Amino acid sequence: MTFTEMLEARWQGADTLLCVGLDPNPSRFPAELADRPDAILAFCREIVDATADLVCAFKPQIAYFASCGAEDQLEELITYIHEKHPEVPVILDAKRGDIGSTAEHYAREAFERYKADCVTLSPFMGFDTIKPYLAYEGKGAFVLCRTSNKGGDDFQMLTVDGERIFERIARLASSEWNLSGQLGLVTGATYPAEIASVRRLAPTLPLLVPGIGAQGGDVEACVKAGIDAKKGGMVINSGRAILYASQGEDWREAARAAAVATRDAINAARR
Ligand SMILES: O=C(O)c1cc(=O)[nH]c(=O)n1[C@@H]1O[C@H](COP(=O)(O)O)[C@@H](O)[C@H]1O
Repeated sequence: MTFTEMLEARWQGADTLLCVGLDPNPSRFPAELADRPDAILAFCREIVDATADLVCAFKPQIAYFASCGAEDQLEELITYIHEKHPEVPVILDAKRGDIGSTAEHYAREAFERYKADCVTLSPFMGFDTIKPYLAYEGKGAFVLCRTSNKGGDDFQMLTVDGERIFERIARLASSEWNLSGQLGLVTGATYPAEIASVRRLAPTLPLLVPGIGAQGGDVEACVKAGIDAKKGGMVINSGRAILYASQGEDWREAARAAAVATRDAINAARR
């Protein structure tokens, strides 16, 4: 199955648009994991098992692993997800962007080393930096469009030739850049009006929407703005609010309860 087909099956078959962001921060882990050399892998595996039936995707953020020298644990985690929960796609959040010859290696890293189903990319350097990822048939790529952070205003909201930069990105990603239907767009939950603009320009593209939970985005507003004609089309990410719902002995149950509540709030707005 392609990445897009996997998402479709989760949106409709499993009735969920929730993505759990795997951003493991050892300083926030429960005490029981403190002395384990494989704490990052152990923590993420437990979170994955506690939430897999509730999600349309998992999104590990590579920096949380690389900053601890734990790339091997990231590899093992993705292998584990594919083996234990093969129906749930993995989005490697790496936000890569570099000249084509280097991008070929980033693409190999994401799809061959880590075996991710999808990757996040920055479009700042232009289409020739996106193209190498499209050589991987069936894989997906989410292109940053209107990000959730305040500083996104610095460039993304500038008007050039009558349209804002994020609108240009949305238009290109849904037309001439989307050579084989592998692209999606990242639009932060903190800016629902811009999610609506992106949806108008890209009616059928999957949208990766981070910024609910810890960043305070409004679930109902972002779902209403971004839902597609089939009441799907969104991968709504929450990381910290689920991962660290409790640091006590009940951390697995608390993470699951937070994920259930988030999925249900999304579905209530989706109907
Ligand atoms: O590409 C992303 O995932 C991303 C884009 C964006 O605009 N804003 C954003 O927060 N993210 C990522 O989404 C996650 C948000 O995590 P929480 O704020 O803990 O839910 C982090 O891994 C960020 O790196």
